[in-house]
Amino acid sequence: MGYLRRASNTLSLPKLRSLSAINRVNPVESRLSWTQFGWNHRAFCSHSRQNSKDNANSIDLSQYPTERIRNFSIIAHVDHGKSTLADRLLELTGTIKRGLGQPQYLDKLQVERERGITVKAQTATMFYDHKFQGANGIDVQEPCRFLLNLIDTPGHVDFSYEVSRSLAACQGALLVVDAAQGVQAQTVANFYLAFESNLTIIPVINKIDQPTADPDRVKAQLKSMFDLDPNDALLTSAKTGQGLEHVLPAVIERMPPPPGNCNSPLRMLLLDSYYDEYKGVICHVAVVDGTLRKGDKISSAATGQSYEVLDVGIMHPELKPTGVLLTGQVGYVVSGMRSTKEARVGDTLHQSRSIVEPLPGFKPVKHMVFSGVYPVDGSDFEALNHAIERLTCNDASVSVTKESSTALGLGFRCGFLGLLHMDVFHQRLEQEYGAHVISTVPTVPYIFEYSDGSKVQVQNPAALPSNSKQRVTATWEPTVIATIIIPSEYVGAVITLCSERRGEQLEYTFIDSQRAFMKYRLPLREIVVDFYNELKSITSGYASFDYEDSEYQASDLVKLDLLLNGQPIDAMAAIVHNLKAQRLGRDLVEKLKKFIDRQMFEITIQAAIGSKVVARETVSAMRKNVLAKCYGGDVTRKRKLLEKQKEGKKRMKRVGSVDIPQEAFHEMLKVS
Ligand SMILES: Nc1nc2c(ncn2[C@@H]2O[C@H](COP(=O)(O)OP(=O)(O)OP(=O)(O)O)[C@@H](O)[C@H]2O)c(=O)[nH]1
Repeated sequence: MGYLRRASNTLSLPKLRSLSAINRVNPVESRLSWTQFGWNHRAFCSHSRQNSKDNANSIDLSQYPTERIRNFSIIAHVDHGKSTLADRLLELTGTIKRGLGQPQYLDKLQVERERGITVKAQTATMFYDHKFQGANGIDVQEPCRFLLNLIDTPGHVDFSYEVSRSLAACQGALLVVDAAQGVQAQTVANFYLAFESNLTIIPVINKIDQPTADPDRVKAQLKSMFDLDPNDALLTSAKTGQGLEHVLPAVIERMPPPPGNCNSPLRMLLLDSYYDEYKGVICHVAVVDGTLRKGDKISSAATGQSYEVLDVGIMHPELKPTGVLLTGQVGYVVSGMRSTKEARVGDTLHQSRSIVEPLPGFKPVKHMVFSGVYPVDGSDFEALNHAIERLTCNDASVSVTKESSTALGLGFRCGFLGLLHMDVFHQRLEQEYGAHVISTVPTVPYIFEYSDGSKVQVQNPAALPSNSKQRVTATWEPTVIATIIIPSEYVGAVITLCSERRGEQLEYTFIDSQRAFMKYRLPLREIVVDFYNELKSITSGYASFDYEDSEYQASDLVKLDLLLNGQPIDAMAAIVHNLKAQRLGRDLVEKLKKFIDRQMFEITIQAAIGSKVVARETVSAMRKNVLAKCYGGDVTRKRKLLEKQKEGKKRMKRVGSVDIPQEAFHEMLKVS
């Protein structure tokens, strides 16, 4: 791609100096020096001078021992400017060549660009010539070229699993905070993810160009909430470029190089994988110990399977073969893996002939939301199967099992990390694979205990027998710990919302004179549908919200069925709290009525808990004959109308003798 520039095109030093002349280097940056990293800079720099010219076609990674590598992530609340900052750093180092106003380079997916969010973490390798400075601001040595691996991460709560995976490959993180909005809920969540991973955290107060920017207030928040030294904060505008010249020097001087032993046998952590039409499975890896070379035989610690390394290189930012990856480096590997199922994220890859201690890996993915995914047209099942297989190759965090429904035919039950993740998955199925799907009401994984002492996790309400209430002895539902940050004037409204949603307040403090910080335990089900939208609307858009999963709590749950002329619509069944069942039943029945066309016979729509009907509506009968509209016996017109009617019918789903339009399934998702 045109963005790709050679490694030698790093920003020239004169330009860097002139930038820093405009905005003098932050004094804290020079406080830490290279000596803290304990490496022999003189020997290292003469080595660097000899070899520092990466020629146009190949990059010699042997010039970058761990001391000259920094692996860092950019973490932040949604929209605080991570991707914009990442792009500016890529431009600053000559890794990409682009003007302002273009789509973000690292947000590559169509869904990311349309929604303006990052859903997939992206890694890019940059090269940067750095001059260490003495306390008086004078350069103390020749520039040294560093290899920097930058990982841009998603901000939305649903993708925090991506963030925690990315952090495993890093030693430091830039914690970006919007200078006007200050610390928000995901700033808190991401800070703790980085803190618990023992990363060096550099606060970056971004968007200082905004008229409402108040960096001093943000500094005070960083101090009071995270005990971060206000003097350590960098002030930037990723939009105008102001302050950006301080970012990479701070990364190099304050963050430690990757640990690891280049003389130990190879161990690398599998960070991510995706499927490429031409190359097959491409794995992103971080080499923790040893060296990986093209032609090596490697094995997976998880499966024991062996592969030959066909290609190896770095993301610069496109794939750039280097033939080798050394200790501390992050890059890609193409081996003979046929499916991404073989590439288990968190797995340790090692030389086939050596025995190594596997790396800790990652926590298993926890699916928060489940929903059925069915083809709009039943005959497209195989095509949908293929599309889902392909997409899950690039998004291994979705779980998929086959299921069938009387209303919708053959389909899949998919587990997602959250509602946005589910939405993004559907959008990608449609955009990238042309699949048209109907999804069923999202549900969370409940636990039901039966009188014989057996416990089952219920991911599909339809799978629960309707008359099972007698046999159920106890039920549990998953909960989350939610963090909410709001301007103080909205505290009352938020407390009301959370108690309506069966929340229990755990913490209520103030970040500063204007902002309140609240923690609630909430049933996961209560936040799955529409909680965030409602929270935004009662706080005029000012609330920020994040959650982490917590334990199960005992609950009084029942299965709510929707019936058409006495026949249950399995795809619309829901598990709900007993106290809310009646109201929800009424809402669902009213909503469904709007979608059912009057037919030649009367249709009853009911909501029922077991055999007890809790809501009922009727669609009265009418005579409808499409052909009656045709006068004059025009045969072609008649035929055309019949064809049109047949096409329409194909898209309807039949329960008993009643047709339900597919939009009904979509719309029912919006009722909580
Ligand atoms: N005024 C101003 N706007 C900025 C600055 N940096 C980013 N933006 C804008 O803020 C919006 C969000 O920026 P992104 O870089 O997409 O934010 P993000 O944190 O990557 O967002 P997610 O990936 O969704 O978490 C975009 O419209 C940017 O143009 C800045 O320094 N100043």
